[in-house]
Amino acid sequence: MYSSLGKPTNIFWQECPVGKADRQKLLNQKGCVVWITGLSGSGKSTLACTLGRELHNRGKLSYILDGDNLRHGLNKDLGFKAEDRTENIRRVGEVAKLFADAGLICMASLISPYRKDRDFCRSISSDASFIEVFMNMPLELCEERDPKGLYKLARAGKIKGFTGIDDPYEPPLNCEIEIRPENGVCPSPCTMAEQVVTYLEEKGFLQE
Ligand SMILES: Nc1ncnc2c1ncn2[C@@H]1O[C@H](COP(=O)(O)OS(=O)(=O)O)[C@@H](OP(=O)(O)O)[C@H]1O
Ligand SMILES: Nc1ncnc2c1ncn2[C@@H]1O[C@H](COP(=O)(O)OP(=O)(O)O)[C@@H](O)[C@H]1O
Repeated sequence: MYSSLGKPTNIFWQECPVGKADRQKLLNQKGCVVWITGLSGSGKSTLACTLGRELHNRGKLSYILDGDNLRHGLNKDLGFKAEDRTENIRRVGEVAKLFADAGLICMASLISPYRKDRDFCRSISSDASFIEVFMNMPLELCEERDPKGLYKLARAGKIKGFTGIDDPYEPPLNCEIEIRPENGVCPSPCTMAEQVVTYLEEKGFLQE
């Protein structure tokens, strides 16, 4: 059966005998979403990988949902126009929510340039377990790094709609963690990861 909007009806929620609380007890941690947003080249993947290693060393189970990687599979039908980015973020937000429900510390590392899309992901998670991390790095630094040569191509007009060049990036207004240069120097990957670990520790995510 389908509704007038073409959506299926007669769908019910199936409860399962083992819940999030049981899984968290098993893992001795609390499931959450660490949503890392920022320009291309701002260090999202570097932070996610360093944080993932640190959590692993501490015996904590985590998983990285990386925008670039997901575009090889789950999101391979999507491009970079606004509605595709929105759908990209929506899907990853839903997957991240499932991982957090599984009890994992789920890092989502995507540019996620539009505030409303990030806010949607927050709205479907329980508020306290959605941790938005803003990689507040200047465009000049990201462009100087340009590890994939994409800024160069965008400046040459060979890529259209590149975030920060001719497509917008809307910085968070109320993120939990902001990572930015101190006295013009970007913190090391370990220092960035430590900042997030400290937050997770203080908020009690690293124990059941
Ligand atoms: N037009 C355009 N704009 C921005 N980025 C582009 C574009 N085309 C390709 N790329 C590469 O795709 C990576 C970003 O993918 P995301 O899924 O994170 O993007 S988004 O959240 O949907 O905006 C991004 O990876 P990162 O550099 O790791 O951020 C780029 O390598
Ligand atoms: N804290 C840092 N200090 C020095 N170099 C960094 C730091 N974070 C990232 N980088 C470098 O900057 C480049 C872009 O980082 P990356 O993590 O791929 O960014 P993003 O995932 O946001 O595109 C890489 O070459 C990486 O080694």
